[in-house]
Order: sequence, then C-alpha cells, then structure tokens
Amino acid sequence: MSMISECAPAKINLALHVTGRRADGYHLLESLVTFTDTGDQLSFSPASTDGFSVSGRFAGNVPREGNAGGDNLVVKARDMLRSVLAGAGLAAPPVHIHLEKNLPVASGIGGGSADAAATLRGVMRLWEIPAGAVDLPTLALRLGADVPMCLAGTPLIARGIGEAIEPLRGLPSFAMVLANPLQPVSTPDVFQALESKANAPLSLPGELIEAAAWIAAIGNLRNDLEAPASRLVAEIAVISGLLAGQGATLVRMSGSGATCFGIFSDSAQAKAAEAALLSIRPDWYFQATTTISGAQACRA
Ligand SMILES: C[C@@](CO)(OP(=O)(O)O)[C@H](O)COP(=O)(O)OP(=O)(O)OC[C@H]1O[C@@H](n2ccc(N)nc2=O)[C@H](O)[C@@H]1O
Ligand SMILES: Nc1ncnc2c1ncn2[C@@H]1O[C@H](COP(=O)(O)OP(=O)(O)O)[C@@H](O)[C@H]1O
Repeated sequence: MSMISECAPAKINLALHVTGRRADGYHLLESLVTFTDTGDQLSFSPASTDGFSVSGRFAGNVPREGNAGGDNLVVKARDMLRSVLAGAGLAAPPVHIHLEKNLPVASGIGGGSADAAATLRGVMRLWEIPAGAVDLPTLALRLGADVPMCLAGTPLIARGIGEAIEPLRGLPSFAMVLANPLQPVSTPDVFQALESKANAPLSLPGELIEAAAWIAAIGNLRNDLEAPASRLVAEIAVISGLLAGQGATLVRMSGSGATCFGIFSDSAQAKAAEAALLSIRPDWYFQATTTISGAQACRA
C-alpha cells in the first residue's frame, strides 16, 4: 500500500451553549458545528519503524517528545487504535505520519482533535481494517470530547460533552474569515472562568432554507464561552471588532477561543477582508475559508 492522505479541517462552533455540568466536572453542551474545506494535512506511509514529522506555519507549536511524537494527539490516536486492533488479532504495522500544521494550536477550532480523527481514518485505510471492526466513535471520545465530531466531519449538532452527534442536513456553506491573535487559550481555564453553567439550550426554527435565514437564526444563538474567554484574552474583543469592521454579517468566537469567525457574503468579500486584516495586523492569523455543506470532504 502506498502513501495515503487525509485532511483535518478546522471545526467551527457556529454556536455553543453550555447547559449543565456532569458529576465528573465535564460540561454539558449543545453546539451547532460545521467544518472548513481547508485545514491541516496528514500523510501516512508504510515504514520500517513508526515515525512522526511535522511541517507548516504552526509546526513549532505542536507538542512533540522525541522522534516518536510523544503526547501529540496524532501519535496517541495511532497507538490507541493499534492496541485495540491487537486485542482483536488485527495487524497494525509501523507507519510514518507527516503532519502539515496549518491551523493555530489551542485556538478553539479543534486542530488537534481534527488531526486525531484524520489519523484514525488514515491508519484504518493504510492497515486495510474493515470499517465495522473497531468502534471508532468510542475510541475517538477517549482521545478528547471534540474528536467524535471531527470524525463525523459533517455539519452537526453535538450534545452531551460533545459525543452525542446529530447530523444536520441543509446547513449552507458560508464564506468565512478565521481570525486569531495567536494567543493560545487553555480550554479547562475557559470552562473554569464560566460563571453560569446552566444556560438556555440551543433552539433553531424548523424551516431554514436561505443562507440569510440561517445566519439570522445563528445570530440569535450564543457562544457561552465567549465572555469568559474574553476576560482571559483581551484581544478577542479587538479581533471581533476588526472582523465586524470589514463588513462581516456575523462575528462570533469558536469553541473556547481565541479564534473568532466572521461570515461574509461571498468568497471574494472574505478574501478581500483577509487581505485588509493582514495589512492591519500582519503578526496575527487571518484565513479566508469556506465551510462545507453536506458530507463534503475537505481538500487533501
Ligand atoms: C470547547 C470545545 C467545543 O467544541 O472546543 P475547543 O475549544 O477545545 O476547540 C470542546 O468542548 C473541547 O473539547 P476538547 O478540546 O476535545 O476537550 P478535552 O480534551 O476532552 O477536554 C479538555 C478539558 O476541557 C474541559 N471540558 C471539555 C469538554 C467539555 N464538554 N467540558 C469540559 O469541561 C475539561 O476540563 C477537560 O479536562
Ligand atoms: N496535533 C496536535 N495539534 C494541535 N494541538 C495538539 C496536537 N496534539 C496535541 N495537542 C495539544 O492539544 C491541545 C488543544 O489543541 P487544539 O486542538 O489545537 O485546540 P482546541 O482544543 O482549543 O481546539 C493543545 O494545547 C496541544 O498541546
């Protein structure tokens, strides 16, 4: 088997309502999630020993411990899947994994979770494991609350701690700019700073067809983590203001931040906003992108 490629798109929490807390401290969420058509890129090649290499703009921010990759979620995903396969008597030979890290790290767009999900998909293909042989969503949840949704990779509503996934038909594609002040944010710190843990659930009108109606409905929803994250990172308010200043019809923070997204009327407007924002703050991250509609894979 020759080299296999998988892409790991950014996860966008178009809305994120925190509705309660479990006994173990994890928060109960209701989140409207979509994915971009670009992101990190991974490749998987047969090798004589396991290997892990990283390139790309954010390679330096990726955790690595020695050549094997240490506590990187890519390496954890490979090793966890291998041990499950060993229990079932299935072969999982050595693999070299290369990660092109294009997404900012610890930024609320689930790059690490997307890399873990792409690794599960990639090594399953490389090792030619039949789809039903492993319970991948359960394995994914052991890697992180966001990994099952990244494995699903389609527009969805996530509930529970993120693992109860309901695919969402009809969500349109949006032209978007992702904006990040390159201040990593710790997800546990943001949850801890959240004052009210029991907030109103997510609710969408039944009949939404036009993109404008979807944007209006999403505008009525919230990200409950935006206020606590903004108290921890002052630049979140600044970068939201910059997106709004470029004419975004909706601006919100994704996940636990600090990445904010702006929805624009079309890709040309998003590209123009990206260029304008980069000229204002060349040291920050601005990326024009498009979100998927339906179960569309991103470009590998
Ligand atoms: C907030 C969200 C929204 O999609 O996204 P990100 O900001 O990470 O992208 C996710 O819930 C993050 O999922 P993920 O980043 O996989 O979280 P995990 O590694 O499982 O958990 C990290 C820590 O976050 C807190 N945590 C996470 C998920 C959750 N539903 N409740 C929590 O309280 C816990 O303190 C946990 O120890
Ligand atoms: N492949 C990876 N890419 C990014 N972060 C990783 C990766 N593997 C492990 N991590 C760790 O996971 C944490 C969360 O990263 P990430 O998924 O980028 O952010 P978020 O959970 O805010 O969306 C980081 O603090 C980082 O140390």
